Amino acid sequence: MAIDDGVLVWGAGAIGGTVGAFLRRAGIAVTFVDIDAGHVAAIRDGGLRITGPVAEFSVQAPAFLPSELQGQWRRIFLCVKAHHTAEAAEALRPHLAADGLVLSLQNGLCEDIIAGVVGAPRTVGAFVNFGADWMGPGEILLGNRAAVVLGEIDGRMTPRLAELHALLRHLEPDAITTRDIHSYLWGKLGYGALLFAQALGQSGIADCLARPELLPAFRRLAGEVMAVAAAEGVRPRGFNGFDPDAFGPAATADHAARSVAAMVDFNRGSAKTHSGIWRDLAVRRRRTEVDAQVVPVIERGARHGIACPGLARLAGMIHAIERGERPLDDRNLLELLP
Ligand SMILES: NC(=O)C1=CN([C@@H]2O[C@H](COP(=O)(O)OP(=O)(O)OC[C@H]3O[C@@H](n4cnc5c(N)ncnc54)[C@H](OP(=O)(O)O)[C@@H]3O)[C@@H](O)[C@H]2O)C=CC1
Ligand SMILES: CC(C)(CO)C(=O)C(=O)O
Repeated sequence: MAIDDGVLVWGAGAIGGTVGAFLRRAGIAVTFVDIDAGHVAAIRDGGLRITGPVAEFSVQAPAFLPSELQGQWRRIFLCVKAHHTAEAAEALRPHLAADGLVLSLQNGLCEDIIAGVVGAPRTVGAFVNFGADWMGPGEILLGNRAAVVLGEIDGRMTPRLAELHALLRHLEPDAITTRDIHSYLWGKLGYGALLFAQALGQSGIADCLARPELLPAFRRLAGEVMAVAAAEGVRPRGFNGFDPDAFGPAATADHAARSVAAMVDFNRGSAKTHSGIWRDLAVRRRRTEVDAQVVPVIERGARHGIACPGLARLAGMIHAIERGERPLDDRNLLELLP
């Protein structure tokens, strides 16, 4: 079977669509796969459009439903929500060359799941913090520029990592590589806990983080993630205002407040006002990634004897909203106070 040396983007939504469009604009052969038939048809018929303050352009690229796809690729970028990782990894496996790789462009600890399906040697990790929204079939809003970090899961600096880095720099010129991708993924889990809290209400990310009465809740949530990360032997890294040390056991309230203020400043500059989690609940009306991002931290904490009551409360409230038993309301966040 002929092997395609371009990039297969599996999950052409906010993140996959953005990355794929920038690579396509740079002349890379990009193929999109998505389970949303309307989105696939729109890309086929009219191309994929990027809007927003960072860039406005359209690209033409082949797009397929998983059942229609034929061929094998050396590079597959997996960009589905974390809870769809296992099924997507199974579906893409026949299309991955024996010497190919799957790059996870996701939140959560998806690299472990992917490695379980395609093998650790064919898995590469990434952390992305730019904000993008799927607006409708064939259209994605890119809200801002932000940290992009790539790393082999075993920390080696390899030629294929350098190639991926060069590709991702078509989207984010300041993208970097790391020997410790897990430190960024856990940092994002800490920040992500604050984004799940934002999704309980109606205020956007910046306005939510700017509520001074919620600082103890933010310290509690991010602090629990940092404690579990430490028990896992990971030292989380900071990015775009999130300072993991500000939520460590010895951190003062002032230190945390400075990091929260920096996150407020950063998010004020984004045209993506609300988290993807909030969009899942309020706009897309579907389940969130809570079981793939918050619950695994609680479970890992329990294995280390670390209780995470704030995260447990948060997960319970997100579940209640998913079931339609609790409305989105800014007052929900007060229940996260210690
Ligand atoms: N959006 C953002 O700003 C950011 C997102 N992330 C992370 O990136 C990851 C992707 O999120 P995002 O791009 O926002 O999500 P989206 O829902 O916008 O995109 C995912 C796309 O994949 C499709 N899909 C679902 N299952 C499969 C499957 N088995 N095979 C092929 N396609 C599938 C979805 O279809 P359908 O909608 O029908 O399910 C959707 O079109 C998540 O882990 C998220 O947390 C990280 C940083 C920022
Ligand atoms: C808010 C954002 C874009 C991180 O900055 C995110 O990760 C999300 O929406 O889930």
